[in-house]
Amino acid sequence: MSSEKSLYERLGGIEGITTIVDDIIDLHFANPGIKARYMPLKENPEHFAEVRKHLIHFLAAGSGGPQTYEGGDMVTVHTGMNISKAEYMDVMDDIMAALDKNNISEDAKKDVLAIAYSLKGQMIGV
Ligand code: HEM
Repeated sequence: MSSEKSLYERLGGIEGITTIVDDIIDLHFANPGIKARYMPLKENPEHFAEVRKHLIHFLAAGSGGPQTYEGGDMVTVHTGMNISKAEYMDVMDDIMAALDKNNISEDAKKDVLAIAYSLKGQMIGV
């Protein structure tokens, strides 16, 4: 471990993580490489709210927070989307940009990067 604090704490707890996820979503909507994937969410506010809650809890639970993730498993959620490596990189770029925007430390950024990278095979080519 690069720090004594949990990753959840280093991301600012549930408040910090909520802001980070909202920033990631905003960046996705503005990212020409992937925005078409997310646009349908804008037409279904109830589903959007559910997905947003799932994203927040996914990052919170995955970083050591007390929340429970109630969304689908990563393979099931992304199956059939035919996600490319380029799209995966666009998502990773947005995640890193959101962490920068929120002044997240380098060690916490590396930990998030490692987790996100470990999930790669569950999104690409499923
Ligand atoms: C490390 C990378 C990624 C992580 C951790 C991740 C995680 C998630 C999570 C937790 C959800 C919510 C699942 C639910 O509500 O049950 C979700 C939904 C979604 N993901 Fe990803 N994802 C990643 C990469 C991608 C990529 C590369 C794309 C395509 C550009 C993508 C497209 C989507 C879409 C469109 C949804 C909404 C699905 C729906 O409307 O139900 N994701 N993702």
